[in-house]
Amino acid sequence: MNRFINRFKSTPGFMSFGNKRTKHLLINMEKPYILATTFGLPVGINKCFAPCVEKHFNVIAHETFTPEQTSLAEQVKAIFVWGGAINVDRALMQSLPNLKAVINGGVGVDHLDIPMINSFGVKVCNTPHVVDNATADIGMALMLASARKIIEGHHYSMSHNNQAMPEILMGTDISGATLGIIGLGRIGYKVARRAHGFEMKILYHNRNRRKEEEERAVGATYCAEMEDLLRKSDFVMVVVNLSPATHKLIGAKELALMKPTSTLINISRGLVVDQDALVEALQRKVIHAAALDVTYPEPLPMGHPLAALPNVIILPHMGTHCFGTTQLMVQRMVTNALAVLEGIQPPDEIQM
Ligand SMILES: O=C(O)[C@H](O)CO
Repeated sequence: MNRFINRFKSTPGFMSFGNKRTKHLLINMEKPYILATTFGLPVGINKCFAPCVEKHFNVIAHETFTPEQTSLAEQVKAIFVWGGAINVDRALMQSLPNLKAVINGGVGVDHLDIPMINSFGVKVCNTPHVVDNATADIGMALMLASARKIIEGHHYSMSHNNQAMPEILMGTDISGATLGIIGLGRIGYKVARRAHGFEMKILYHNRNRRKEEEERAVGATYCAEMEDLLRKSDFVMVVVNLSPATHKLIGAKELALMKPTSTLINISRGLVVDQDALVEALQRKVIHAAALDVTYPEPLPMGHPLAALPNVIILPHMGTHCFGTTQLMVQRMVTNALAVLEGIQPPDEIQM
């Protein structure tokens, strides 16, 4: 325990401790403890994370925490988790007897076993709404960058090449092209609004529900069959949650239906697309290009065949990764955690 305390003595804002003589912690005993990933994260999230969270909680860094630190473990009331950064498994749950909430930064909770967590009497919350704009923006950015050869253009400029513009920089028009959105939920709808502004034709497919009001607002056409959307779209953007029903939703069969000139954009979860099938489709020019914010695993290992392909853009799952959005996510995490600890219904509890 002492070694653990010393580790944090010089970490401003995390835990400050008394001198050896008093041996008393100078942390605010009123504040509940949370376990959170902190040090491993890029400075951007730490900046957004620290002030807002520390106002209300004492933060125990997951990176240095072990369940054997039982007196500390007993104090943990909530876990703040970003993606799969903390493996919230049964063993961790068993080691935290006073845990009340697992709060996920982001909307996708496919990395959490919610029934198992709930079976410990622990609530799970996420941060919907606040991620919608930034995630839709990254979808548009990927589509535009791929269509208009932004990455290639940058490399060409940096090579100070004076030759005539090479063919590789010849892009595809966005205005007038057809965008097929698979999953017109909150984020999908934000994508549709942006695409409407870019004068695209919009198709969408939802497994569960046609959205007539949204359709009218952006002039979108519903495709009852996903296959119909795949056949007709120049750009296919995947915006569904990962669930057993959407696991490898886009495989060899679906890719074969797409136009040879089309581009697949994935801003949902890597596992919604069969990556081996995608590599093959790109190698055989079944489709023209892919632009991915998400892969499996993340990050992709060095030398992965996807990375070697032309016409592929891969981002490190950065859909929500901007200051304003991250700050809003963190505030929402705090709001949810405080509600659970105060015994009131949190705004974003995920009910199974
Ligand atoms: O799920 C989300 O909201 C984003 O992918 C961030 O994890």
